Amino acid sequence: MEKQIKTIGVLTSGGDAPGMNAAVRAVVRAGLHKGFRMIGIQRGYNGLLDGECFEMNLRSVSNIISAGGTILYTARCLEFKTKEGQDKGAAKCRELGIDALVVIGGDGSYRGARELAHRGIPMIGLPGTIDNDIACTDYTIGYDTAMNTALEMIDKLRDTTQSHDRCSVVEVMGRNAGYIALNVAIASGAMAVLLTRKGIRYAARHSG
Ligand SMILES: Nc1ncnc2c1ncn2[C@@H]1O[C@H](COP(=O)(O)OP(=O)(O)O)[C@@H](O)[C@H]1O
Ligand SMILES: O=P(O)(O)OC[C@H]1O[C@](O)(COP(=O)(O)O)[C@@H](O)[C@@H]1O
Repeated sequence: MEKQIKTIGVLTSGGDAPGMNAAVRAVVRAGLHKGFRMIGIQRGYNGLLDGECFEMNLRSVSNIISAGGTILYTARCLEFKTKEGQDKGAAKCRELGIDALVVIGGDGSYRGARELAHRGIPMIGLPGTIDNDIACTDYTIGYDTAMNTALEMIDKLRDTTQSHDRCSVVEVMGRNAGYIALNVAIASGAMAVLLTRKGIRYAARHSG
């Protein structure tokens, strides 16, 4: 017989993204509304391995809906990329009484979530990344804000560039994903855009 889920953990992991706090708030309030006990885990998978967690109530997520960053903090965790780290993570969930886990993060965080799911922990992923590089979702949480932020900066830079009759080269976030670079280049009327190999593949798949 399947174990009944009573307690749900939530964590944010990887690169921070605008909207992560709104997602945490939604998860916590929806979970409490459905009668679950909600546990916040701090600093991504590091916090899970270290048992850095606390019980969350309705007030734990007050006034965070419009705040950037994440109240749960985020981090990258090398140990969790190892089999030992993943075994430890699943064991920690059981030790902490966490029956299921919601992970808010990007593609790397999703890969970590998949490993926990393989170890019998029910998982839900919420796509929280400015990179927009999660399969089967059109827009990830934070992507739109990241593009608008980049465009706002480029609009200001344009004043200086034009006044000095110069050309500016702008580097945007995205690491291996090319969505921000490509779409910001189009929206700002850039003369050229340079993408990583992976970025080119993404762009080719998603341009009309
Ligand atoms: N292949 C993997 N297997 C297990 N855990 C992973 C894997 N890739 C990443 N992770 C975990 O997810 C964390 C965040 O991944 P990262 O790629 O840095 O950020 P993002 O989630 O924003 O893509 C990593 O620090 C690591 O703990
Ligand atoms: O400051 P750092 O650690 O290099 O992270 C920057 C990277 O983090 C991200 O927000 C997320 O990237 P990952 O998915 O690889 O973690 C990228 O857009 C950005 O290039």
